[in-house]
Amino acid sequence: MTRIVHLGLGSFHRAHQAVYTAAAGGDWSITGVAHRSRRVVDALRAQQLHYTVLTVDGERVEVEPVDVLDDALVAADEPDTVVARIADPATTVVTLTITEAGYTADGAMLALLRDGLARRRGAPITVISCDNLADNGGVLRGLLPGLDGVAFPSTMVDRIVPRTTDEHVRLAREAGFEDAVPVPAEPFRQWVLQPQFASAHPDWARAGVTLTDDVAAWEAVKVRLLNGTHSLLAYLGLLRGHELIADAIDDVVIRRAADALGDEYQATLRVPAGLDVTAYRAQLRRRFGNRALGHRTEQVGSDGSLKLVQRIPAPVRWHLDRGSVPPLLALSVAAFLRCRTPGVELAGSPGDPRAAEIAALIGRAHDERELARTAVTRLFGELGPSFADRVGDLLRALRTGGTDDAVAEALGTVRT
Ligand SMILES: NC(=O)c1ccc[n+]([C@@H]2O[C@H](COP(=O)([O-])OP(=O)(O)OC[C@H]3O[C@@H](n4cnc5c(N)ncnc54)[C@H](O)[C@@H]3O)[C@@H](O)[C@H]2O)c1
Ligand SMILES: O=P(O)(O)OC[C@@H](O)[C@@H](O)[C@H](O)[C@H](O)CO
Repeated sequence: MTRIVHLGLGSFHRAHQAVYTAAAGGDWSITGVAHRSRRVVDALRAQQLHYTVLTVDGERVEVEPVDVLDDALVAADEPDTVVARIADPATTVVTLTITEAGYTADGAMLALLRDGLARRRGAPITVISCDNLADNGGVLRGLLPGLDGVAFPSTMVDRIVPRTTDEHVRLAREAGFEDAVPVPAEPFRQWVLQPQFASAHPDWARAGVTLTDDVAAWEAVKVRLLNGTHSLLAYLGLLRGHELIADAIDDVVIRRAADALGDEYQATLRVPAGLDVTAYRAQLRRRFGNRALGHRTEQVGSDGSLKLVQRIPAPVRWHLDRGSVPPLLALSVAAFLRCRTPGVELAGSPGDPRAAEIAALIGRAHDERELARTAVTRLFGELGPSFADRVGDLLRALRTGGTDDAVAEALGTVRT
């Protein structure tokens, strides 16, 4: 048996890397490790580690069992077992989906990973970040310096996987599966992986994974056009009373803004060989519109201070370097700040680790331009006054005229 240890046993891993690994064949199994919560781990143990993936395509739902886990652990409760499992010579791959919040030098999961890797004493292993971070392999390598025998390939991962609801449990039961933790997912899935392996790994190419050294181009396309647009849909959606991403993309005001934001992002991209970006964007609109999937604006809009830093500053700098201030990128930031403003009515309650700090900035500022200059620098580093002032002006429009006015103002300034 050859083993993968996966850190971050949430929904996404179970509908993405686990599905690809099962499809790759061979003698591979996965030990899944959750951070603190016992909920998924206890449920999986109670059902012998089997679970189902519900592929939701409009009104069609396909239920498939997945049987690839060999154990499920909670890092906070069983840290020594996690370290031993990473150190075990039978483990040759570690994958991670620990959310943007997990990538700090003092992060608990990374500390266990560091200990486990150190105990291998140079025995080769491949460690693969599958989080939505630019240059995720490079970021992880930077946080785990000085280790011998470890490869950190970069990846682009894609499949829209919302939170599980009681309705998904019911649908699994209807199909004959008693599963307390089924995972809903869209039909689309993609994994682009840099073929830098130090060790044995599943034949993922056989399962449809694209192996290429040009992950950076794919990753920028996905993080900007999909995740960046998702953020705007979430914040404008929350402000306009939409609980679902599908309702947000169906709202003509938001859709116009999302399309124009797509143009701003597209201009910044180096399109990878083989990608038709027009078709990709059309497909994205359909994916966002998958209403039965039930993807919530609240989920996509949570942790914005951690997510937007992956989606905003690099493309903003691209535009500023060419002499233009991108209004829809500015609107994305303004809508985020408006959602964090105490007292503003929203169609959900997206959390954020910096909520208190941002609310304090909002409370102290005399006007929107002052707020935007401070907030933009705190969130993204120095981007210069022209972008921050555009954010401030759109934030004022959001307060005085609402989302209709703010979108009109941003669209009115789009360069054609
Ligand atoms: N859900 C999607 O559609 C999707 C798609 C592509 C990529 N991803 C990536 O996967 C990540 C997880 O998504 P999910 O849907 O599985 O979420 P989830 O909430 O179901 O699971 C999150 C997992 O991360 C762990 N975690 C949370 N905070 C952590 C921290 N500070 N340190 C270490 N571990 C922590 C949790 O224990 C849990 O196992 C996303 O943040 C994103 O980077 C998700
Ligand atoms: O996963 P996050 O929290 O980084 O971002 C929220 C969504 O944009 C994201 O989960 C997408 O659904 C996903 O990246 C699609 O592959």
